[in-house]
Amino acid sequence: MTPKIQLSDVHKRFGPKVVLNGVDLSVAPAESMVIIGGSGTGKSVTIKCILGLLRPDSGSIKVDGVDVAGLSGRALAAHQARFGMLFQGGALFDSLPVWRNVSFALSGGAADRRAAAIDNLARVGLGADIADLRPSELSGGMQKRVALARAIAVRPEILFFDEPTTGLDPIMADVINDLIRNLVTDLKITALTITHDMSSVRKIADSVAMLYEGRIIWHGPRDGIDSAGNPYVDQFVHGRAEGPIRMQVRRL
Ligand SMILES: Nc1ncnc2c1ncn2[C@@H]1O[C@H](COP(=O)(O)OP(=O)(O)OP(=O)(O)O)[C@@H](O)[C@H]1O
Repeated sequence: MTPKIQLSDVHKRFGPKVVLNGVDLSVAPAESMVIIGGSGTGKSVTIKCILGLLRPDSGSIKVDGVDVAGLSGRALAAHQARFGMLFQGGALFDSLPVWRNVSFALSGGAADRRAAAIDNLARVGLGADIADLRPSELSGGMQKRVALARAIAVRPEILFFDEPTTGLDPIMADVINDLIRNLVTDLKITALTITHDMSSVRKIADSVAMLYEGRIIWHGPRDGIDSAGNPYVDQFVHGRAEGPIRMQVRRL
């Protein structure tokens, strides 16, 4: 089966700083993969390269077997339209009511777009009663659901989740993790999630890849993370200060 997303030996540097140093990654259609790794290891850069927002220095990135590097203009816009994104902060427009946020990328008349918004709100467990509220009138967890409704409204083939549970209490985080898992399964979307939150990994992932020093140093099924036999994965999964991963901490 052709992978939905395939990165082969991807390199990317900014000036002297090498961020990606030979990333290999393969995501199957309808698979939910979670990329873990410390701050600044290049998780966002990887996703921006897949989206075609950043161009790798070398290596190839293919989506459905088509090289992203060769795309420009309309073809690149069509490529980017296949993705839905859930950003860390939700990135809702507070000047617009909820329903306009959810239907932002949809075409058609206002009545149809409002109906589509309400349908997508229902998929994330929200009622039509909040459709006319402003995002600032909602709790953080509800805002996250609205952002999720917006991300799925365009029925993307691939969804990116960037730290989907940041800023949520553990119970709301669990609700969002469940929602993501169910949406991805029901809508058969390929999902790529970046997170530091191990409870998200355990809920959302089919498979996990760990990025460290510009490379994927471990890749395996979700249930393999506890017995990865890799000291880097072990340290990250258990959140230990001691281990092969060294944090740069400036002492005062
Ligand atoms: N446009 C850019 N220009 C220069 N450096 C950049 C640019 N984008 C990213 N970087 C650098 O690349 C490195 C990786 O950044 P990236 O945002 O991918 O990290 P991350 O793994 O997503 O981190 P976090 O978990 O903290 O969000 C960082 O050192 C960052 O400063």
